[in-house]
Amino acid sequence: MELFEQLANKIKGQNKTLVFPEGEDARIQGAAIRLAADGLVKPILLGKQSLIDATAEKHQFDLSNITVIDPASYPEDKLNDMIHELIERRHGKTDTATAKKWVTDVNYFGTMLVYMNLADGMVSGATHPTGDTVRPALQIIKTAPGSSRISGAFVMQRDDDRYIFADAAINIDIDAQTMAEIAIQSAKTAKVFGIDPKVAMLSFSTKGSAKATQVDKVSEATKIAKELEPSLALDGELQFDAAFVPEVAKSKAPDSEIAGQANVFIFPDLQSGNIGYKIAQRLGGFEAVGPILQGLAKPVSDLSRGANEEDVYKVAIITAAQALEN
Ligand SMILES: CC(C)(COP(=O)(O)OP(=O)(O)OC[C@H]1O[C@@H](n2cnc3c(N)ncnc32)[C@H](O)[C@@H]1OP(=O)(O)O)[C@@H](O)C(=O)NCCC(=O)NCCS
Ligand SMILES: CC(=O)OP(=O)(O)O
Repeated sequence: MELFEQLANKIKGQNKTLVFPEGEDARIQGAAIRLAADGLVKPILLGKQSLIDATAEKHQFDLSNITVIDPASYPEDKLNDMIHELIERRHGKTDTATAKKWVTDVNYFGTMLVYMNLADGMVSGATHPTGDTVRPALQIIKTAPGSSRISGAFVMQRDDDRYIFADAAINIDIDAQTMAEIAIQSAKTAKVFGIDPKVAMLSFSTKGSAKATQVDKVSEATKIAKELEPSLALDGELQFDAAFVPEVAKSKAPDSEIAGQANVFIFPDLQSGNIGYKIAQRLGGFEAVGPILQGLAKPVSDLSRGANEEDVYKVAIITAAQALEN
């Protein structure tokens, strides 16, 4: 059975509620209507009512079965509760004036609905850049027990090929400890998507072929990850060809357990991770699903602004499946 069919079967009828802060966008409305009609998710669209209506009219969408909340006309008592909860959660880091301003932003408003258990998850980022989409979740929802960092993975799919790329979305410059944690989080994500993880810690060097502090970081991250999770099939530092191509692996890393067969690729920084996934997507013809945020206490998903309606639909299915695990 196809991956998304499996996930869809899992969430069908579970009535997980997802909030979509970009409810004025046609891609979001189209996906929300399909998710509701397929019985997969109960969507909540946020936005200015008149703009939501204008989009629906233009695309002849019927939103009669979809909950719409215009934060500007949210009942005053509920808004005051939200502001109060937000200030409490921030433990002195956010004053009343800032909290009042934040809740006028759809991403903060949506994140608060999730934090207050009024929604099970959130999908945003079709029109907002990643920082604006995920910052409220980092500040309010925070990490799950056992995770010290949140990171972003992509499932890269083409025909029967399926790989995980991480971190391609969140942590700009990582140290060895963070890279090791991302590797372990990504191996868990791989299992959710039916991938038996073989993790490559990527570099421009294979097993000491180049000398540089950047290479030392990846080799140190490999050591830490092996100590943290000795049973995980993981190796580094490896160049992508050594990690992926069996013939190259034989000459560059003959003793490696995973070289030539890796399916989870951990990048040494966000420049390489984000560039790498977009090259595979745009030149290699892979479908890029994500970024899937790893390590958050409750599911919040970011979209690429290049996402289409189908991408929104699929990311929502993943988010609802994550909500089932909570
Ligand atoms: C994610 C990002 C926005 C966070 O940046 P920021 O808002 O400047 O982060 P700050 O350091 O001010 O931290 C804000 C809060 O988030 C938390 N935080 C930041 N990064 C975190 C992470 N990776 N994991 C967990 N918490 C994190 C901080 O601890 C802080 O919490 P606090 O306010 O309770 O103290 C930033 O790292 C970023 O822009 N990343 C790149 C995103 C991007 O453009 N990706 C490419 C397209 S997908
Ligand atoms: C994940 C990502 O790169 O997002 P965007 O294309 O919106 O910057």
